[in-house]
Amino acid sequence: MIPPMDDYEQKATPYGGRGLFATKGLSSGTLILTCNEPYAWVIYKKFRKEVCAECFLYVRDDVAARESRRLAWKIRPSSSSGAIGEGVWFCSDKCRDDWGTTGSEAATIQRSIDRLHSSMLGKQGKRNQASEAIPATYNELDINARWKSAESSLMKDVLRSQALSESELETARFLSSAIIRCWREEVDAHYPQSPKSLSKWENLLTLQNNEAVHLRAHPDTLDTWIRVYTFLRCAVQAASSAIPSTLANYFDGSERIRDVLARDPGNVFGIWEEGEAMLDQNRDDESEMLGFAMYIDGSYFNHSCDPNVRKIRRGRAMEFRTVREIVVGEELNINYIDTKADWKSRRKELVSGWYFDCRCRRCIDEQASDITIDDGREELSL
Ligand SMILES: C[S@@+](CC[C@H](N)C(=O)[O-])C[C@H]1O[C@@H](n2cnc3c(N)ncnc32)[C@H](O)[C@@H]1O
Repeated sequence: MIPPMDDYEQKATPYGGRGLFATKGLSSGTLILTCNEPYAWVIYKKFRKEVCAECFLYVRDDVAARESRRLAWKIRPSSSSGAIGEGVWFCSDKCRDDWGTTGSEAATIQRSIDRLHSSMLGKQGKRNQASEAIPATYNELDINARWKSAESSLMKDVLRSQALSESELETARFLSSAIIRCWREEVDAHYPQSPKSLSKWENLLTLQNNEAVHLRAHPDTLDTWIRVYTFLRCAVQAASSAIPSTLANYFDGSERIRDVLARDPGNVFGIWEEGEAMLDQNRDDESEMLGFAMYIDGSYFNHSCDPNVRKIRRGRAMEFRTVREIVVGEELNINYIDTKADWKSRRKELVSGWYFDCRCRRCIDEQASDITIDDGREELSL
């Protein structure tokens, strides 16, 4: 395992919170960080049969599977894991065995989510009017009160409300993976075992909290978050006889869920298809997004429209490699978006999707030269 912070250090930037800076000169292609596994993740439902639940291998990225024209993985959990028929597939017996019983709580909750969702669809309920009361403006006290009252939501209210959308269901699955992981750390002092992962719940809490900035921009998201939480809480209650009671208790309060949601916007990575073509910078748009994941140690890289670090998914792991020579003291940046577009389009995408105005060198330079050209035109027309 590569110890993090060997080649770089975390420091405050003048423009965007903390960033990572090289502590020595680095040659192009240096592997500076490997996040062995995400803290929380979700593979989209439509890809469950095509992406191995343990190593995230996408069937279409596998040469042997491609040659044999295989379109889905066939291996299911073993009967001893108690998770037969729970919506998980594996690329190999080894992955199935590695997944073992640690995945069974996740699979049980996943099945309960699917069942509760089917019941809601069956009832064709109308959205609960009371839960639609959205604060017109951002008000922290109001928001706290809404989360508190959601903690006493009842199954009958959830069943009467409108079924969740596919993206809301994916958020529920993502949240359940984070809460299960947090529970596992607290009940098992040896978890996570090195070298599987370094990050813990306390590390997740150090990530930038984007709740206020997100809800100010999109106040209606609060309604969605609370609906997802009440739904997930009821799905876990419905599965309580099949999971440890200590785990079920983790979903009763809203605080941990809120902690994860506050860090979701701005700190998650897409789980993209990983073929050779995807190794080219800026090829994300041609790749299939199979789900999304939170890699805590990888979330301190700031964005640049001229990045010097590339992220590459290797199965469940995410690697970060320099793409050119880097001098000591230089900031290490990845790209959050496709950087081929002009600065105005990039700015629009970063402001609307990531809630920040990009202060990278390229944006500053391109913006300045556009303004200079505009000034010149004005002078000519006078
Ligand atoms: C994934 S976090 C990166 C780490 C973050 N700076 C921190 O202190 O936790 C993304 C956030 O960093 C800031 N950021 C990243 N790149 C930026 C850039 N090019 N210009 C301005 N702010 C940036 C924004 O606040 C953004 O929401």
